Amino acid sequence: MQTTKQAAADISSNNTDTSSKNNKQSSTTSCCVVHGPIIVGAGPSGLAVAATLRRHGVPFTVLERSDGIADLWTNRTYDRLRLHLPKVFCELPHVAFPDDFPTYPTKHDFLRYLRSYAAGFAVSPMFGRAVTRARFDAAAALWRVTAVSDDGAETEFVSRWLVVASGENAEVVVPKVKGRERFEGEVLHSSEYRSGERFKGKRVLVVGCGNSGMEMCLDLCEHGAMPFMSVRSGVHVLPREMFGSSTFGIAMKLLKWLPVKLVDRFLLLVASMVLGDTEKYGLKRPKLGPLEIKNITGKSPVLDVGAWSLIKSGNIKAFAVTNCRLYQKSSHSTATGARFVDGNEMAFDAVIFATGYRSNVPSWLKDGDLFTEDGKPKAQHPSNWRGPNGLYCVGFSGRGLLGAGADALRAAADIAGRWQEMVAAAAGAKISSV
Ligand SMILES: Cc1cc2nc3c(=O)[nH]c(=O)nc-3n(C[C@H](O)[C@H](O)[C@H](O)COP(=O)(O)OP(=O)(O)OC[C@H]3O[C@@H](n4cnc5c(N)ncnc54)[C@H](O)[C@@H]3O)c2cc1C
Ligand SMILES: NC(=O)C1=CN([C@@H]2O[C@H](COP(=O)(O)OP(=O)(O)OC[C@H]3O[C@@H](n4cnc5c(N)ncnc54)[C@H](OP(=O)(O)O)[C@@H]3O)[C@@H](O)[C@H]2O)C=CC1
Ligand SMILES: O=C(O)C(=O)Cc1c[nH]c2ccccc12
Repeated sequence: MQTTKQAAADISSNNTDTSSKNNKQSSTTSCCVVHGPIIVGAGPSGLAVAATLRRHGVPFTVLERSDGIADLWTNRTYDRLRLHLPKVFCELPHVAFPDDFPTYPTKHDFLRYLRSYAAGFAVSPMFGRAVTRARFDAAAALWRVTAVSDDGAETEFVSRWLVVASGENAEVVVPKVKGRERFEGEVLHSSEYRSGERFKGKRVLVVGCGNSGMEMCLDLCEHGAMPFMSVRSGVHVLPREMFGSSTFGIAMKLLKWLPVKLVDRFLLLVASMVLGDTEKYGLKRPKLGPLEIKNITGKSPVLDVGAWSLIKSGNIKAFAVTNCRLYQKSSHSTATGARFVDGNEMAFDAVIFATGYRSNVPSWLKDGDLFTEDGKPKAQHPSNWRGPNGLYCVGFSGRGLLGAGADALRAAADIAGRWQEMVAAAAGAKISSV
């Protein structure tokens, strides 16, 4: 793996202009004009677009804030995590998963695949480069992208094209809860949870009932802890498999022939036959169906990997109240817990926020009109991958790895077309000047 310094040196030596003479920022900011697009993020989306550009013969520069590829999967996920869609729906473009991988690869399998994918396409991101600002310089028709390295040094990377691949899950969402500062029990976000081992015998409040909240409750139970799951607006729980096939695979096949509302009705019918009435156990179903709500809001249905039977048996207690104040009984007592808006009070040793993630794009992308204030694309899939002035986004269609791969193919093909035009124009200019 290249060090940041080596990668920076390679880029400097490959490129046309590494001077800082046009740099209008602080004198400590160096400037680097790069060939080909700048890609922000070395997760699955960034790697997929880089690999596809490599196949088109287009050079690129990948800027990644962490010290390795796929930071989410490497550093921000729990131990027992597996892909919850079958592997055929999670492959990146051009490379299938190995035959000996299970249908639902573990996160370690997936990381092995990603490392080999990056190596196979010679993708060497510049690590420890957090992008803090990107703006379009209309006079020069160039993107100016500022990245800060771990030692605080700023570099401005300049290119005609910018690919946003920083992910829908770049930052954690943690609600403000009263009393948190006084609560002496452990408080963490699901991205910091690894396993239930150290919660053995403890009463744990899990806030949120998405795939993370549900699977952490299962994991806590399996490690002898007592999880309590608070549910805000409800969720669709679906069995991961139906009739011996994956629910996702069946849904994809049906969607080729039937409208989404009808497919949703079918999924909900089978779910009620297999799981029973989830509302009876504190898990209200949203009004919109599971696929429709995913399409419209991005909210994922829970694909059950075992938590549901523990909710039914009462080992995981789900309840539909969320607003609470955490408490520390008094200075003489170590009892900790939560007091809910309905007046109920419960003792908890720890609180885990499984309250999801958000994009960080609005904090650094200053132009382009491609994203909303929430950091989501303004346009609906599949028209959301390209903005004006050479701006692209990959992995923001709310369609997981499959959607990221499709975006990557489109963005890379479009950039390759423009790159070739530019190369041909430059060659023409050279010939005419001879
Ligand atoms: C727990 C969990 C499980 C999931 N399981 C599945 C699944 O089974 N199947 C599926 O299809 N999808 C799944 N997803 C959805 C997930 O979004 C994709 O799997 C995938 O990680 C998306 O890839 P990405 O590259 O778009 O984003 P990410 O994986 O988040 O990668 C983005 C990269 O950009 C970097 N970055 C962010 N901001 C900056 C910045 N300002 N400057 C520089 N670098 C930056 C990050 O460090 C990161 O490495 C899961 C998500 C989570 C949270
Ligand atoms: N491969 C796999 O098995 C896994 C995949 N994933 C994927 O990762 C992504 C993120 O999942 P996840 O981490 O579960 O996050 P989600 O965004 O899917 O779920 C967040 C949960 O927290 C609740 N919540 C958010 N804010 C608050 C608040 N202020 N007060 C109370 N409740 C709140 C939400 O409720 P509400 O609905 O009311 O907003 C929701 O129940 C999803 O795409 C998911 O499918 C996650 C884990 C495992
Ligand atoms: O893990 C996720 O939430 C994903 O984005 C994968 C995914 C894409 N489309 C879906 C439809 C139903 C369930 C999961 C997904």
